[in-house]
Amino acid sequence: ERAAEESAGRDYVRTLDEQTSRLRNKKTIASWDYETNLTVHNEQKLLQVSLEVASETKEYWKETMSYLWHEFEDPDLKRMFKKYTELGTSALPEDLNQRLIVAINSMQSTYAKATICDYNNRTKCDLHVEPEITNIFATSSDAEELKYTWLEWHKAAGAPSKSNFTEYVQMENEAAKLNGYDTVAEWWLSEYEATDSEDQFAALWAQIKPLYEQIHAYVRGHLRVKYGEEVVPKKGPIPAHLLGNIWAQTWGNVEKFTRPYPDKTDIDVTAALIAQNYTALKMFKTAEEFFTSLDLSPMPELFWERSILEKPTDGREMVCHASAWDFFDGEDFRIRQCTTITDAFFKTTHHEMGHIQYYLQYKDQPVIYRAGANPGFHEAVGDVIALSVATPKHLRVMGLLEDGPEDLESNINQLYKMGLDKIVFLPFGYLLDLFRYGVFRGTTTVDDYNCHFWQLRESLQGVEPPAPRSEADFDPAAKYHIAADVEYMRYYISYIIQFQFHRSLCQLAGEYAVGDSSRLLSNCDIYNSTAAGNALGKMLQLGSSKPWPDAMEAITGQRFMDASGVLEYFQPLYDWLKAENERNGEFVGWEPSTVQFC
Ligand SMILES: C=C(C[SeH])C(=O)N1CCC[C@H]1C(=O)O
Ligand SMILES: [Zn+2]
Repeated sequence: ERAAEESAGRDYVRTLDEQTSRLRNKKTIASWDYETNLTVHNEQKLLQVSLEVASETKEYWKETMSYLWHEFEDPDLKRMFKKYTELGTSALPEDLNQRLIVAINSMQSTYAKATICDYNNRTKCDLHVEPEITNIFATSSDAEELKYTWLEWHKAAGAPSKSNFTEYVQMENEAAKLNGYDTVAEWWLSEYEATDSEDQFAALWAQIKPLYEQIHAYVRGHLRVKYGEEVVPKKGPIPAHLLGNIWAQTWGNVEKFTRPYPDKTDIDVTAALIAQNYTALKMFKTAEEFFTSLDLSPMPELFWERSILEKPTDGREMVCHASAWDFFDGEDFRIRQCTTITDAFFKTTHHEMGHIQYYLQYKDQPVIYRAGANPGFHEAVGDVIALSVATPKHLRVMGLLEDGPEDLESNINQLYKMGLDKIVFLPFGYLLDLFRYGVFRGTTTVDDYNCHFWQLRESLQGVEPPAPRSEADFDPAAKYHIAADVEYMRYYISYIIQFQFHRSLCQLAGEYAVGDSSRLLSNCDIYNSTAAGNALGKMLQLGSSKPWPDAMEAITGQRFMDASGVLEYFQPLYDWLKAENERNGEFVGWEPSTVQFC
């Protein structure tokens, strides 16, 4: 009897997989059409398709629930059934699901359409976050211009979404309960398939914090020199508008005036890309060639036909935030990116193509397994490749950097530049969902959203707002992922595990060996290593068919996430920063902010 039920279950799940592929494809097309052209028509179409797909999905779910899958012998069939019993937001009654979809679409639209007036020309009021505001934060050293731009963006993109965010929290929490979770926080954490994920995340931060405090102290010291003690106090948090990024999440744009050894060769990839007439297409083709050098898959023809690699100039409003899309039909994979020719976008191009590579590698898995081993894995793939691309050795191979010394000073400069991207990001990557966990769990109420957000920014990141904030502001929604309902802990995890992956792939490529100072982890380039590529490809092919420790073990031999990769990679920089901060008498850490935000 049980065997018969199990074989019936196997046949059923095959049919369910075909239906799920069809439904997800339909939904993804409607989402793509809306996000790449934010018209009322496309929004209504997305709402209609979303509700149709939700109701069909619920019908299948009822049938799925009728199977006694807990008794099945086949662990793989059980895993598929377990995933299929998670109905998601389709569990909501149609009217509540409609309210949820409308709230999210409204926040997305507010964010994408938000514009501000130019500081130097108040009649020019068509500045979006991409590319105009991003460029201002990359190039301006005018503290007043940066402060104005920061305040205007947060007013235009954040505050208007406060009520929609509250509606979203209520609806999403209702869906969580219907899926058997206390709140959305536990639902999001379930993606990491462990009973102690929050403790694991906290333990990783404890490992990283000393390294972060050193780079924070060093950067604050240099910003104090540049902007003066009044603007950048010796022991306080760093004002968020001076760090080269509208969210202060990475600080690469302050590298040029804070680097340890200013007279050393400048690794300014942006200038080289422009000088060599790189186009968006050429950046993507260059990234593709790295993947194929590893014996991984090229981009399909359809990818080049259907992707949007530059901001359209037909005046349409669209979501510019870079993203990679799986249309769940095994053929259609796209990137949407408003590329500009910068070092940052060269990295993002590899990041997005890493998602597509993952889609390609697991496209023959059942649809239910077409996901990352955990969300952090999906964000790490492209970044692992970019770690090799960013080495002076590889930049020289590409002709983007002229020859120069391989001495300690150059290595410290290179590690510092990478640290402003990777070390700096970690507290931000961690705190964004610490904030949202608090909101979903009700420990942060609608009356203290902004206060709690800035308390986390101050305590974890050592950053403060450029001016007083109140609950009339809603600064979290000025960040894309909050407005778009995209979980964020995935990036924090990615920025840690990508160094574990990098270390193992470098060993496979013969580019690194423990303790061999002639082959530093930070100088490893896995380019052309089919040994590394095959190991990576095998892990990617698993998708989410196995618990992530199995996927982690497939590459690293370890079954746990730890920051040892990050710490080993940046050890020389950590030693240098500690000595430098002591030499300069810099205060390490920060005292509470004197800016009013609660
Ligand atoms: C590039 C993407 C699309 Se998945 C992104 O959102 N990232 C990549 C780095 C962190 C995060 C961000 O921009 O906040
Ligand atoms: Zn990503």
